[in-house]
Amino acid sequence: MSTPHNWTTYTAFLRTSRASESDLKYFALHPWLAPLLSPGSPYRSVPFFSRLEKGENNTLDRFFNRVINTNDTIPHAIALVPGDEWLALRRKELFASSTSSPSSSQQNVTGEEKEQATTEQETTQKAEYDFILLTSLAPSLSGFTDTAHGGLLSALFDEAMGCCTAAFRNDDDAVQELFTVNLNVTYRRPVPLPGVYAIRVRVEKTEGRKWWLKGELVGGDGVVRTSAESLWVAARKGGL
Ligand SMILES: CCCCCCCC/C=C\CCCCCCCC(=O)SCCNC(=O)CCNC(=O)[C@H](O)C(C)(C)COP(=O)(O)OP(=O)(O)OC[C@H]1O[C@@H](n2cnc3c(N)ncnc32)[C@H](O)[C@@H]1OP(=O)(O)O
Repeated sequence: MSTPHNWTTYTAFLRTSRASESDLKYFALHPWLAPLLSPGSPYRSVPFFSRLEKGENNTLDRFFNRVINTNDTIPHAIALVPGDEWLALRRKELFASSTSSPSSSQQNVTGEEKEQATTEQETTQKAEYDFILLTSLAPSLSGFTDTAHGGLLSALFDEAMGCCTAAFRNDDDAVQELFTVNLNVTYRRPVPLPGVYAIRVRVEKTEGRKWWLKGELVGGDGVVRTSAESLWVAARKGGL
């Protein structure tokens, strides 16, 4: 077991963490990732939270931080997240008409605020996705020969989408924890192993406690090999 990561909230973790040099070096070897990793990218590289060791007595994320955190399963994974300003704009878009707004100050965006947001948008780096997972997939993740197991791909979408929703929750817990209630995965093309892939996800809309997300998995050839749609529901206030 590696040393447990010292984190308080997910938002604070995103703000203060940086992906490891070895992971960054590894992904930088793949030229198709350069636009995402270069200094001009709208994304910051952070560790993939689910991979972090949470401690011997904390069973959060064991599947991701132990079982598939090995050289012959997932040797490298990092997350790319948009900057704080972009996330703030996305919050306004997503929660303007929703009762699930992360904070009361983000409800009922006025015309004036919308105008201001548009101006901000022009000066803020546009991020097409709310969360991107870069991952290497090694040979022991196979179902069919040299091909990623479909269940593993579902798990990757689920986890990436979970991290994506977590970034929109505020530290004050105004939105309760979110759970996947439906995940619909479309396997369009095989995903060859070993390989390096990007899983890019986005919140499409929210309505009350319900959040809809979409995602795609692509490799260096840009072909969308797998896509997914999901519905997440925030726990009722006061717990499940
Ligand atoms: C210690 C600190 C930790 C901090 C962590 C920091 C950050 C972490 C960052 C990153 C990690 C995240 C990574 C996680 C990734 C993994 C996620 C998973 O795999 S989750 C496991 C699988 N999912 C479950 O086990 C849910 C099981 N389901 C439930 O427990 C319940 O369904 C629950 C609590 C989610 C909702 O139950 P209700 O009773 O509160 O709500 P109702 O009334 O049933 O539904 C609410 C609305 O949703 C619709 N709905 C519910 N299920 C639906 C479905 N399947 N299809 C369509 N609509 C559905 C309903 O029709 C209703 O809609 P109407 O309000 O009437 O409009």
